[in-house]
Order: sequence, then structure tokens, then C-alpha cells
Amino acid sequence: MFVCFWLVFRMVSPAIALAFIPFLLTLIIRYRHYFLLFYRTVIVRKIQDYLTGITREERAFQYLITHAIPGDPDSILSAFDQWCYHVEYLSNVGPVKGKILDRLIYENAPINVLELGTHCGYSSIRIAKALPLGARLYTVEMDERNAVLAEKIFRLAGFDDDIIELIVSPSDEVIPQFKETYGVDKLDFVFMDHWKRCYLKDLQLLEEYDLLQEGTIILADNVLFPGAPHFLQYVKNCGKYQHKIHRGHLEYFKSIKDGMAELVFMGL
Ligand SMILES: C[S@@+](CC[C@H](N)C(=O)[O-])C[C@H]1O[C@@H](n2cnc3c(N)ncnc32)[C@H](O)[C@@H]1O
Ligand SMILES: [Mg+2]
Repeated sequence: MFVCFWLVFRMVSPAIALAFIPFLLTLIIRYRHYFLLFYRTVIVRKIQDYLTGITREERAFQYLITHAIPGDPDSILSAFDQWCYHVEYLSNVGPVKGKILDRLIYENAPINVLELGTHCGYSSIRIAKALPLGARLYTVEMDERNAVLAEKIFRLAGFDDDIIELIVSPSDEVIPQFKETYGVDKLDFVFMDHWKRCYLKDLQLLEEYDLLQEGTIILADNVLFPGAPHFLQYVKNCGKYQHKIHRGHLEYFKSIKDGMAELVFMGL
């Protein structure tokens, strides 16, 4: 934006360029929350990457080892939240939407849970700590560096392979092989929190590979921001799901509206 302003200033006329200033100011004021988000997610991150020589996820892990109590999942979650509110931003589901996730897991006591998008394992820890005895969480992450850290964070929180199975692969390769590889016939709960453009395709893959049963709950994060419009349109029109949106705000950012979609498969 400032580059455009400068180009107009240099190439056309300073008077025309100056006339744009109120317009630019209006834009900045109106979209200040998104500029702040961009600043925290891109600019601060790049500067810190350069200064520390490690990734944002590795910095978060270092914070956890110095601020959380090993073996205590609540302490790990609260250290994560502190870091995201006060140090750097991570796209964890966060403490507010996280409570919706916790409640749905407690209320429905699912046995086979699939999570798409592990990142550092924040939401996996929330799910794992709410699961009933004998239940299992399969969490899918395609980025190997993230997966290595998530694995360490699961151990730090006190969860082993019996409770959380971390699958390092893209979701559209995992879903078609899921039944055979993991011996799971149907899923009871699916948490979608990977790239939003994958939501619709993966939902249709779960249907195609017969992994859903009547009553399976699918909770999809960030359906309003960054948003998953094609996914929502499909869910509303296909007639296979009861659905509702839990409206709230983006994780760690009260000023940006977001929401989670809760679907219940009707078995059609
Ligand atoms: C928003 S983060 C997940 C946050 C996590 N659920 C939490 O709340 O702690 C999204 C993660 O999904 C991963 N991802 C994106 N698309 C994926 C895909 N198609 N298959 C597997 N992982 C994917 C990204 O690498 C990233 O680590
Ligand atoms: Mg999310």
C-alpha cells in the first residue's frame, strides 16, 4: 500500500498522491485488527526467526520447558496460552474455542477420534485429557518439523502412543488408508483444524471411505476466519448433517470474529 502511494507520489503528481492520504488512513483504521494480526504472525515471526535462528514452534517449545510442569497437561496448555497472548502468535485453537472442544469430548465420550492438523499439539492435548479410558486420538500433521515438536510436547504432557497416535502425512493420503492401517472401522469424533481449503475435500473423503457413522461429530475450526465457505455451503445443502456454528473470535485475538462449525452426521 505504501509502495503504491510512493509510486503515485513519484510518477503522477504529489497532489494526487496526497489526496489518497485520507483514503489510506481510513483503510488502516478499518482493517487495523488484520494489520495487527499480520504484524504478529508475519513480521514479528520473521524478525525472531532471524534473531534466534530457530523456528517459532521451537521457541514455543523452549518456553514450555522453562514455564510448564512436566506431566501436567493443564500447565502445558496454560504456558502455551501465555506465550501466544504475550510473546508470539500460534494458531492453536486457544482457550476460548478450546472449551467448546473440551465440552463436546466430555459430553460424547468418543472412542476413536481423528484430528486433522496437529501443529504443536495444543488441541491434541485438550482432546487427549478429556477422552474416556480406552479411547484413542489419531492426529495428522504433514509438516515433519511440527510433528517432531508435537511428539516431544505430548511426552512432556505425559501422553504416550497408547493415547495419541501421531501420523505424519497429508490428510488426503491418510484418510483413504485409515481403516486398513489403524484397524478403525468408524470414527466417533473428527476435529478439523488444518488448511481450510482441505476441509471440504477431506469431509467428502471421510464419507467416501465410509469412516462416518450416525452420530459422528465433526468440529471444524476457523470456518468464519480465515473461513471455509465451500465447506459450509456443502454442509448446509447436502442434507447429511445437522449443523450449527459456534460464533466467537479468532484464537488469541478478540477483535477478529471467527467460529467453529459443529456437524452431526445423520447416516444418510
Ligand atoms: C492451525 S494449525 C493446527 C492447530 C492445532 N489444531 C491446535 O489447535 O493446536 C494447522 C496445521 O495443519 C497442518 N496441515 C495443513 N494442511 C494439512 C493437511 N492437508 N494434512 C495434514 N496436516 C495439515 C499444518 O502443517 C499446520 O501445522
Ligand atoms: Mg484453528
